[in-house]
Amino acid sequence: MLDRRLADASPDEPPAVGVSQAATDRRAVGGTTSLPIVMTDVSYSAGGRDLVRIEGLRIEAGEPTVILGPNGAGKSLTLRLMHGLLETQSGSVAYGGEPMSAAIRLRQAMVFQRPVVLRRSVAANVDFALKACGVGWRDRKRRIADLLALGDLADKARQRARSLSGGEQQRLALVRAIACRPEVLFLDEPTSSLDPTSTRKIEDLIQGVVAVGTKVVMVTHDMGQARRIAGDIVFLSRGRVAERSPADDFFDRPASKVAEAFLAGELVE
Ligand SMILES: Nc1ncnc2c1ncn2[C@@H]1O[C@H](COP(=O)(O)OP(=O)(O)OP(=O)(O)O)[C@@H](O)[C@H]1O
Repeated sequence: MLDRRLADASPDEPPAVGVSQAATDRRAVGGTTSLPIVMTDVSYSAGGRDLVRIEGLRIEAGEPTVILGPNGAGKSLTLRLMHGLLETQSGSVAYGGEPMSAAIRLRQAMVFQRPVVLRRSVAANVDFALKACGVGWRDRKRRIADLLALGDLADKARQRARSLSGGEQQRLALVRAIACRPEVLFLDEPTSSLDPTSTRKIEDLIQGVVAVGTKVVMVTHDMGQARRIAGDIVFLSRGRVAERSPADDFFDRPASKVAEAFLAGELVE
């Protein structure tokens, strides 16, 4: 049911806007694709510190990629570099073999740890996204209803978005981000401050997005969540990729000492 509603709610016709104002319009961008995303010799430093240094990292279509690692390992920076929110200081990020462009940007969306909602009603938040991506007024009403139902927010359509609970705001941010089915959805700790029930609702939404073919790249500290969602794991330590493995391998027999220690609950950097 969720899959069908997602497919209905994420048309292949007009475009959408995500929380980062990224949008998707499959017609407008023609054959352009965001995938694979390939980071080559990417580095980022600030305050005289070398924060991220990624020699090579390839993100393919398919099951979600989850980025794990201790606090300060560079997970959020890496996600932002991958999404093009941060410019690399050296090296390159390619999307389907091409550099970042307006067309590529239209195919990606991102949801942040702290939900970003506009100072207007819940329905108007979704409407804003749909309008910005060119959905005609005839379709918007139906699409808003579909998306709010997906986010379990149908009864809150007229409520001010900023009066929603944290979990509800995050669901609103997520349905807005997927309004027009981005090819790639970046999620930066989307459930970090949510209780198990809200976390479950967000995970159901994520699974629905995955089921309709969106590539999810997610940062989380929740190991249970990583096990439930990940197809593969990128484990970062001190701004470097310490390990890249299928999720089952990573959790059952991590290849690196640092990941093994991390999974054992030891303090690692
Ligand atoms: N603009 C900046 N200037 C200086 N240092 C920065 C800047 N942005 C990030 N950092 C530092 O870079 C490191 C990596 O930050 P990042 O947010 O990517 O870590 P993270 O792995 O996501 O951590 P956490 O799990 O705690 O969220 C941290 O030590 C952080 O303080």
